[in-house]
Amino acid sequence: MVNKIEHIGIAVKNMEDANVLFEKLLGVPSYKMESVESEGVLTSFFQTGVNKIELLTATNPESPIAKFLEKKGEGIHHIAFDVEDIQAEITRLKNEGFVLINDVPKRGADNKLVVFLHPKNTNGVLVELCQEIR
Ligand SMILES: CC[C@H](C(=O)O)C(=O)SCCNC(=O)CCNC(=O)[C@H](O)C(C)(C)COP(=O)(O)OP(=O)(O)OC[C@H]1O[C@@H](n2cnc3c(N)ncnc32)[C@H](O)[C@@H]1OP(=O)(O)O
Ligand SMILES: [Co+2]
Repeated sequence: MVNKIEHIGIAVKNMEDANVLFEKLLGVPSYKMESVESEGVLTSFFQTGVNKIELLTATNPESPIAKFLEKKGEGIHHIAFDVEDIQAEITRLKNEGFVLINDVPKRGADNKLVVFLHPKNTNGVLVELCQEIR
């Protein structure tokens, strides 16, 4: 079962400018910046109440974020959901016919294991599942 929204991922061109803008917008500073080499991204996290925003910028031209920015420009990139047991969710969603981009969980940012579902089977929304690494 999928729990709460873990974060909303937003692709940005310039992380420094985006951090300043989101701190003004949300009234709180970024609580963490973290590079995820395997994804070719630099992330910056904001939390207001239970809501988390993940700003993402590309750290190499092969990054999915670089391609997204090139093709679609800045904007909402993905919705991430929190799950208790990512392996169980992989099995359940596969049985439901969803297409997983990676069906082996990989290490994401903010101490999570993550998988992604292809937007072609989720009404055009890139969905990420996140399990806290305990
Ligand atoms: C893990 C670290 C961090 C975390 O939270 O811990 C992150 O969230 S990292 C986030 C960056 N990583 C990823 O996004 C990994 C999963 N994404 C992918 O594997 C690709 O981006 C993929 C497969 C979604 C698209 O890659 P592709 O090379 O196929 O790009 P195209 O431009 O050819 O897209 C094909 C098709 O998909 C549509 N598309 C692409 N990106 C998105 C998106 N973010 N949301 C919705 N739709 C998307 C694109 O428009 C194309 O559709 P079409 O109708 O064919 O034009
Ligand atoms: Co994410």
